[in-house]
Amino acid sequence: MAAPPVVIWEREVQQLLSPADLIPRLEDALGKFSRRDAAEVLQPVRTAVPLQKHGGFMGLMPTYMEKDGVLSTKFVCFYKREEGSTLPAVQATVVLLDPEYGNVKAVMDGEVITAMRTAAVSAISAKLLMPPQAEVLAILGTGKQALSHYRVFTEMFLFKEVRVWSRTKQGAARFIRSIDGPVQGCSSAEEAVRGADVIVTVTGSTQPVLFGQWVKAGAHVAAVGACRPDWRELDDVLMKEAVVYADSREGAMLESGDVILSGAEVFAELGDVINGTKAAHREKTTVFKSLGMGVEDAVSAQLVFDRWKAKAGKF
Ligand SMILES: NC(=O)C1=CN([C@@H]2O[C@H](COP(=O)(O)OP(=O)(O)OC[C@H]3O[C@@H](n4cnc5c(N)ncnc54)[C@H](O)[C@@H]3O)[C@@H](O)[C@H]2O)C=CC1
Ligand SMILES: O=C([O-])C1=[NH+]CCC1
Repeated sequence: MAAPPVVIWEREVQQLLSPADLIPRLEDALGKFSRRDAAEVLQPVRTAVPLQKHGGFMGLMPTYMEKDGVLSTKFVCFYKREEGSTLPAVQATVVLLDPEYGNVKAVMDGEVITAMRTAAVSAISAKLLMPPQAEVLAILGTGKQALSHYRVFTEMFLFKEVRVWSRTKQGAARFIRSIDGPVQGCSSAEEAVRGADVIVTVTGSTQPVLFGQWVKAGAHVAAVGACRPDWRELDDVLMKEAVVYADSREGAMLESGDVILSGAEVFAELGDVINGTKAAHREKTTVFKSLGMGVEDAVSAQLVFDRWKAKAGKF
């Protein structure tokens, strides 16, 4: 009989995971995913169960990496929250299983993993696609993902200026209080993004908050919110002018309102660029449409579990 699963919760996950260790593993995972070799990664598009009464969805994100011996699934509930709501927009749990026997090895908090792996994947997109000598970063939204993106982007790149915009003054003030480094609060999204080299959209909006006419030619946009087929963060002008990259082509065609409703073509997956099979068009305006993938959670959870075992002196 298998041992009962270990439970690794938020503070411990935070201590065991760092963007610097995660980024090479995520690059490797994105590359493997885009090779579509079933022995490397089996990852169906997320199943989203509507939670009609509560204005949300439960996403199920199973992944199997046969060669690496990693089997996991994330349960992520995400909601469209009204302004002023104090309830969390995203809650997640990752379950790690033994692929040979099917027993659960670990149950871990998925919020730190979701925040850190999403920001790390956006940073990988910026590393590959942002213009050379990028100086100005703009972040639209001031929630959990905005904080993790600020931390990872300022750790990984040297921007001369970081700007942030929130739809509420309180949101911007809270964000500025929560971070260590310099940031300039802006009173409109347009003010934040005009002239920016890199733009991160991390809002819960279902309507465009970023418009192509504001975006500098050659800028890179990491679009993280709007993960339902009828939700938008970017307008049609931007989607049609930019070269569009995604984490998963199938995911983008089924889940991204920005892709589906604009009719924009997905040029490549990030993994194709990592594998060298598709070009990184740094000289053009680029959009990375992030939806989040189970394989990102799988390698993050495996890293947490390996570190937890090493710390506990197990095996
Ligand atoms: N691509 C991915 O892998 C992931 C995407 N997400 C998505 O990222 C987005 C942000 O997530 P969190 O930071 O966890 O949420 P959060 O609730 O902590 O922050 C959301 C931010 O968006 C702002 N916002 C909400 N509605 C808005 C509107 N109509 N216009 C402008 N701003 C608005 C809020 O004021 C807040 O600053 C959500 O859409 C979430 O579903 C979350 C996790 C992973
Ligand atoms: O990948 C993920 O965890 C999510 N994507 C959109 C909401 C949560």
